[in-house]
Amino acid sequence: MYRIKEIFYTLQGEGSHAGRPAVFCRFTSCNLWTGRKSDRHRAVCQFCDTDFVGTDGPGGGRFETAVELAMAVAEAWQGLPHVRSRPYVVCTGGEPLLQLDAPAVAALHDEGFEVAVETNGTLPTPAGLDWICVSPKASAEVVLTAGDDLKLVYPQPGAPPECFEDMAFTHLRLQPMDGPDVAANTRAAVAYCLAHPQWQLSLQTHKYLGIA
Ligand SMILES: C[S@@+](CC[C@H](N)C(=O)[O-])C[C@H]1O[C@@H](n2cnc3c(N)ncnc32)[C@H](O)[C@@H]1O
Ligand SMILES: Nc1nc2[nH]cc(C(=O)O)c2c(=O)[nH]1
Ligand code: SF4
Ligand SMILES: [Mg+2]
Repeated sequence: MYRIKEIFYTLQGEGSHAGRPAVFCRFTSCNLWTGRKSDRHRAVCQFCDTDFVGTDGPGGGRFETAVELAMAVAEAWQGLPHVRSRPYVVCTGGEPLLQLDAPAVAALHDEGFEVAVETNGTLPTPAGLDWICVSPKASAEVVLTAGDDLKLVYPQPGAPPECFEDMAFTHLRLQPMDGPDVAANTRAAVAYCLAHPQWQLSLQTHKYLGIA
């Protein structure tokens, strides 16, 4: 059974695929925070910008099988068929790797999707993923040391960018930490990229656009 907070169609806002139409499939629960505001100060990950509690969002629910989940994702896709684009699903959360398994990835492939994941990197991946974005969190050991995007929220005391440069990721991205200091964090991220051009800026463009 898969517990899903919400399923929605929008543009990928972040990382190397920013601007790409995608279905977002948001899994409930995370291993680094309960999702309750009252617990945030004792969470491993304290800056989360997302509500991933429950199954009550648009398109959310409990899906008994991988095929039922993949059908719900396929229903959310609104793109017209074209030889130049494959339907794209971003599995996120919460922490999707608590639930996303090889049968779910296979069922999404059977529906014609390219399958991406946004993960905190603390759990192993199922077979078959087409795109892996790891976003490390200070104080949480990264076990996924290879992938496509390494997208570091910046700044994070205890997780400087240098720690991740030798891992086997194709792209290194710095994403300013949203919150009360977002303007200063954005300036700091720009300055870091200018001085260390192996890193490129990732903005959360959906927040600027006012879309989901
Ligand atoms: C909500 S998380 C869900 C996926 C997974 N648990 C993870 O942390 O990568 C999705 C993305 O949002 C990023 N994110 C969460 N809170 C943020 C914040 N306050 N500012 C910038 N990025 C944030 C995460 O680092 C991650 O890249
Ligand atoms: N548009 C949009 N792009 C995103 N990229 C990663 C997201 C996430 O919450 O994982 C996200 C999101 O919530 N919305
Ligand atoms: S690991 Fe991801 S989902 Fe979990 S609390 Fe942190 S940002 Fe949110
Ligand atoms: Mg988000």
